[in-house]
Amino acid sequence: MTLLPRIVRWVEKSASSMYFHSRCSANMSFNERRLRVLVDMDGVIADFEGGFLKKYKEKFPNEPFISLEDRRGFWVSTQYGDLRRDLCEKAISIWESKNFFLDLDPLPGGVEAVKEMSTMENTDVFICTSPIKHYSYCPYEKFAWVEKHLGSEFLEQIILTRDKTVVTGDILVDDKPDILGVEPNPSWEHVLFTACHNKHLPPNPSQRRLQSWADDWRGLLQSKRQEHTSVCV
Ligand SMILES: Cc1cn([C@H]2C[C@H](O)[C@@H](COP(=O)(O)O)O2)c(=O)[nH]c1=O
Ligand SMILES: [Mg+2]
Repeated sequence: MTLLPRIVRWVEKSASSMYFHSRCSANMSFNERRLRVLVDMDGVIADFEGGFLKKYKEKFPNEPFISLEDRRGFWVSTQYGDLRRDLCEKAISIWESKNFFLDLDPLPGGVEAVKEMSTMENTDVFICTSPIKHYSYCPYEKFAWVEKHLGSEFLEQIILTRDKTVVTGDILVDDKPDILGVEPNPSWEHVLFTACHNKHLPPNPSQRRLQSWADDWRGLLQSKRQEHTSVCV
């Protein structure tokens, strides 16, 4: 390497190191590290299960159904398929239909919580959601839902991904018990959001839960923030 690029790199490194130390020593609590919260959509802020059951009963009034009380396991399609083989396809036809995702009702307190956390100091909130592979309506409707319920400014905050493990964040609030993908060690802590399909799972001491948006989500964010703070004091 010639001398000039090496000097430039040295100056850049020194400058960023001085900036880091000045922030640290000027404010010993070092609360400036921003907290990045990823909030899932279906089953966390949008009522996928309720919306599914309503439309399924309307479309197939003479077929058996599974009440929300009896839901077990993340995949609706699997439980319907276990009930009777052809019901798997019938279930899938519901969320592949136009307006399914757009018509979902917000889950109680979810929209308010997301709006409030987005106003918190040093906090970035993203809606992190997986679209279905049948893409005719779902991706569009997820954006439209966010605009309708959270406002157009939240369109900047949407992450659509089939693999949440590659997304960087501090916390992921999600109702899916096992979130797997190509990254074996995701950066986020998965906080399990209680839903009809996961509430019967045995308590897992290594996984925190939010029972609902009436639960202490502010305390959860605060405890995560303190994990950061302790790194630099
Ligand atoms: C229950 C269930 C869901 N899906 C689809 C519907 C959504 O697009 C995703 C779940 O997204 P999230 O970001 O993890 O909330 O999965 C499905 O294809 N089959 C099902 O049974
Ligand atoms: Mg979900």
